Amino acid sequence: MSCSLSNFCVQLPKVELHAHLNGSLSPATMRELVERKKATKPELANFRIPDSLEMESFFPLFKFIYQLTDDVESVRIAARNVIDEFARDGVKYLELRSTPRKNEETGMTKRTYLNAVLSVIEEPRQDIVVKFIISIDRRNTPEEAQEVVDLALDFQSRGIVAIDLCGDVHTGSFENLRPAFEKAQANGFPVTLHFNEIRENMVEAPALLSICPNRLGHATYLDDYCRKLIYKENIPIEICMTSNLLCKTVNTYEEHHIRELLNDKHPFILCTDDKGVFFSDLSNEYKLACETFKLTHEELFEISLRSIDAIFSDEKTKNELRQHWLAWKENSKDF
Ligand SMILES: CNc1ncnc2c1ncn2[C@@H]1O[C@H](COP(=O)(O)O)[C@@H](O)[C@H]1O
Ligand SMILES: [Zn+2]
Repeated sequence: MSCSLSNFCVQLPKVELHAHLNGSLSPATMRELVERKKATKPELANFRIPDSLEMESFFPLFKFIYQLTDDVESVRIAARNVIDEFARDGVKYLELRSTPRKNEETGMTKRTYLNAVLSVIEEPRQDIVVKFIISIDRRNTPEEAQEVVDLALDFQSRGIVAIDLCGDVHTGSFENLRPAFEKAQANGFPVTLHFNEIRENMVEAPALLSICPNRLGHATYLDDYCRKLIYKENIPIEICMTSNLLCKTVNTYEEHHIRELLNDKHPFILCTDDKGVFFSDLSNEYKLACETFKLTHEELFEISLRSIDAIFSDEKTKNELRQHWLAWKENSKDF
């Protein structure tokens, strides 16, 4: 049963809407990038992703990972491998997200970083449609956040579909970054926000909701106020079960807040967050949801099909994806 379920979850066409580029590097990609750096940074070869994480130990991991992607060619390799891996896992539409970063030693600028990722996204592919979400980090100053939005405007025609708020949940304040998000919205960009990933974030929830985000990441802790508003506005929630369990923001899969969303029929999208750091690809997230909540193949298909409603692309793209999904189901013997 479990083997055929794994296979079904890979074959099932899926959209991935919450994947951080640098958190998505597979062990093979990390090895490839370590190899490129071995002359200048041999110590990187000793780096391992730990089995056990906490929110406190999660964000510092990127100090190491960022040394692997500190030049534009490494960024290109990382992006290409991550896209290929999602495609092999049955992802047909991917919104990859990343925070533009500079490095003085290699001469990489935020602009050349972004250009590197977008140039890979633009490479022709038959099996997957790829778009890009540009991330503002909670640690950014208001000026840095504005710079991200200005970059988004400069590169808008090259597949940037939205702006994200991410980064260390214990730092920064949304109020500082609000003007940048408002400028992005004034220029037509939809917004997705990491939201109430830890309990301490709940104090700023009304501020985040006040800008009318188009999607929310995690939304782990919801008080009555938040739940009512999110349900009323029908804001889809990006759900990352493995990420939440490994970062210990939920205790068990059975207690995961997706249960309430399933009961209340509120739209959600199964996503990976950081498939490299958490060793879980999207088909595994579908398998986990299926096993935890005793879902049928039909229900898994419906979850995947309904996720298309939440993508940041036009109706034509949505309809093409829906046709593909329905044609796949017609030909599948697994229902
Ligand atoms: C586990 N939950 C999470 N919560 C908040 N932010 C997260 C995250 N997982 C990843 N990131 C954000 O994504 C960056 C890495 O990808 P990019 O360099 O942008 O491609 C991390 O540095 C962090 O800011
Ligand atoms: Zn995330």
